[in-house]
Amino acid sequence: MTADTDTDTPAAATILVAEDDRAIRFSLACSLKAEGYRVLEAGDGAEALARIAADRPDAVLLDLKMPVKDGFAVLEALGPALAELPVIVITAYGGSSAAIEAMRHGAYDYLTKPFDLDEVQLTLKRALRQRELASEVKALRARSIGEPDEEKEAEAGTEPDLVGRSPAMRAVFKAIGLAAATDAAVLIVGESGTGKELVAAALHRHSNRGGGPFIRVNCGALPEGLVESELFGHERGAFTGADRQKPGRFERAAGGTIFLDEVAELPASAQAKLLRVLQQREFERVGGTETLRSDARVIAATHRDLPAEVAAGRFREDLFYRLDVVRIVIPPLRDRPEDIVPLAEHILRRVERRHGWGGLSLSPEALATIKERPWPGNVRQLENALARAAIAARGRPILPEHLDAGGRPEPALAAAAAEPADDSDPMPLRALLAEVERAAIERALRACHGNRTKTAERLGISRRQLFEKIKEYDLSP
Ligand SMILES: Nc1ncnc2c1ncn2[C@@H]1O[C@H](COP(=O)(O)OP(=O)(O)OP(=O)(O)O)[C@@H](O)[C@H]1O
Repeated sequence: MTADTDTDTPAAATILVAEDDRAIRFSLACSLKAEGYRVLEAGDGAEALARIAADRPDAVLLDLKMPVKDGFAVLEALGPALAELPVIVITAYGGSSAAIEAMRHGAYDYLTKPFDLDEVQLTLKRALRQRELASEVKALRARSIGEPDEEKEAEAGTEPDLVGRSPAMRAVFKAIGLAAATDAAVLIVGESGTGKELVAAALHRHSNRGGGPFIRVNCGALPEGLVESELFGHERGAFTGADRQKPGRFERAAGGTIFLDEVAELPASAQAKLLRVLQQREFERVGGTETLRSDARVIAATHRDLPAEVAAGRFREDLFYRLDVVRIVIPPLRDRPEDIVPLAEHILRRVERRHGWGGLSLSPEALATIKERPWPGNVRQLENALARAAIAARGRPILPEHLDAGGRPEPALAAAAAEPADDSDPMPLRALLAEVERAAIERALRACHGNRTKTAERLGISRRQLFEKIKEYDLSP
């Protein structure tokens, strides 16, 4: 070993620990000192800013929830200075919003509580290395700092959080935060039910288009003859039945985001038109001559291997490259077993909220079972299994056999409905009815191959009612 910079710990580095919880601050400070760092401490956000200005630390560990000024306010106040000062944010364990927002505000990385001190050390080392590199690059280029970030604070926290503690999901949260700060096209790749739509929605919400529309198009569910008119709109008389002009989804997504789900299913002619929108931002309505411009941000998703689709000649290569500017890969649930338990907890709380229920829980045996299963249908399958198990368990802790009610819901529902309720076990009638309704709609949609007009007829409800139910029960294909 030669100079300091070659050792594992850049020994002279000064680290600011900004954390209001004394115990955590103390343990962090001790562990950092033991590694040879110089440590500064701050108990709130204002003090943190003052110490940064006065003592110029090399890196900051920043708790998000602090009195006087919280972590976001500190990140905002630092603004462009974050290009040279790595800030590692500490968030409470749980959802993704805080992590995504922290990354969007320019944090270098984030750690969730309860954190592991080794993880802190590793992240810090990486941050300090990157800082060194950044200052070398800066010295080489001798360029000035960029324009201040004028993005508005996005409204976070109203929509469901993305749950995940696995390294893979943490990487996804980071990628969302980074992509949210740009307008680049994003391609989300993952098996069915892994959360691609949720990721797209989070990306939109955290971007500076969060106040604009988020328009989802399921490219696989649109009949081939209607794809172009759905995406780009049509003029009156463009085809039989086009009795008035209709704006397409690109027009409706103005100022916001268009999410092209199952993009690999787009027919060739629509692929060509989409390419033009991505290249030139221009398109025409079907049957129209006026050229319209679109400023919508494009996020696409697929469960297919898109390069293989390109190789097979089914997907345009030039379009693939236009969509694949930023790629976010969501691994299947079986490859991130650490996420199963937090997801199950999150899903049970959601089932409780949805049905006005309380106290749902998993027995230790059921917990072991869900951890073991491969969940080929990913989070959606876990969600369905738990929703049905909750009904079948009728207020008692969920047992493994309740989970097996998940394959076909009807018998479990029938059993749950037939069994007399006792006093300690109140009948979840609303939930039961909702589940029966959901199963009936799902069955009818399947029988009608997704055709909503036929499904509505078969169920004896209006198309509008059907749309509302599909939305309520998240049944869109
Ligand atoms: N990380 C997560 N945290 C919380 N809920 C999740 C997560 N991932 C998926 N879900 C839930 O699982 C269900 C399926 O997610 P979503 O519809 O986003 O998947 P998808 O990948 O778009 O599926 P498909 O390819 O079939 O359209 C949704 O109800 C969603 O809320």
